[in-house]
Amino acid sequence: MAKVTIQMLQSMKEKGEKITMTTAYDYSTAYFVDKAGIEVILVGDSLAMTVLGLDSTVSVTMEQMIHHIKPVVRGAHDAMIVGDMPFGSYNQSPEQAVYNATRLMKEGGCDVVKLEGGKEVADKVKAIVDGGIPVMGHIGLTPQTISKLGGFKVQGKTVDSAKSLLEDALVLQEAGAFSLVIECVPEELGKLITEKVKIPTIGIGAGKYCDGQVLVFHDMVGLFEKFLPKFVKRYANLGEEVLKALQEFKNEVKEGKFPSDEFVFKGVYEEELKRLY
Ligand SMILES: Nc1nc(=O)c2c([nH]1)NC[C@@H]1CN(c3ccc(C(=O)N[C@@H](CCC(=O)O)C(=O)O)cc3)CN21
Ligand SMILES: CC(C)C(=O)C(=O)O
Ligand SMILES: [Mg+2]
Repeated sequence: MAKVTIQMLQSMKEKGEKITMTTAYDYSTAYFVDKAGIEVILVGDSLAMTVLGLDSTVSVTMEQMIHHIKPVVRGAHDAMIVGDMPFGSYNQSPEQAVYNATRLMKEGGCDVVKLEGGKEVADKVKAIVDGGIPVMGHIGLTPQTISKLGGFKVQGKTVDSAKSLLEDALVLQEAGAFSLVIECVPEELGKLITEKVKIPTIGIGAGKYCDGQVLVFHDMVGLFEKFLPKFVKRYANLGEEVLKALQEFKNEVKEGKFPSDEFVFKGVYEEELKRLY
């Protein structure tokens, strides 16, 4: 695979080839996600939950995002790297949005940025794109505004809210977004938005008709147990595997089985050493 570009993702939509994206927050995870041929890696602000143990993404800072984007860039060869803009880094003004998107790209090294919201962020999206940085939109359940939404709930369940989300998608496309994440909406709405916009949609809990799918790495491999959204499929149970390995290590050390001979360096001077006692 060659380096994934926004043009490649656009042509995948046009050909009906599905796009895949997962999160990664460190070098070794990015290495494996890239090796698997996943096209897009999101350094998500979900690192609040998966890496930092917080209950929401709201307090994540620019410094924390840059800190995690850097090793992901080192671990990935071909995948497109998306830097998630943290809450408060783009809401104030188009100038603030351009400033912080530029920091994620220059200091972190990501290829593109993502930010949450619809019509209310269109001016920020346009400013960042005009500044030379591609933007992925993110609509539906927008975890950074959880206080307004009243919880991690499915969005667009009424006709009015569905209509408003479709308008958001069209406005973001018009503002220059190259792709859209659609989170936690009924499948029919994921389908409608995907058909109405020309840019690729990447769904999480938005059904099978989106142009691509994204999952949080820790969720899909079973390394996160605090909550399990309905849309998460566990493709591995690494949590169980890791727990087994740790318990075995502990037991073997306690029983004196580890380290056995094969894991030990032996000197040739045993007899001489004995004389030192
Ligand atoms: N580990 C992890 N996975 C994620 O998918 C994720 C994060 N963290 N952090 C940021 C946001 C928060 N997300 C969430 C969190 C919980 C639900 C959830 O439990 N939703 C209910 C919907 C209830 C309803 O409205 O019917 C569910 O049952 O799926 C959804 C998305 C998605 N993002
Ligand atoms: C859930 C995805 C889309 C995200 O924004 C994140 O992981 O931060
Ligand atoms: Mg996010």
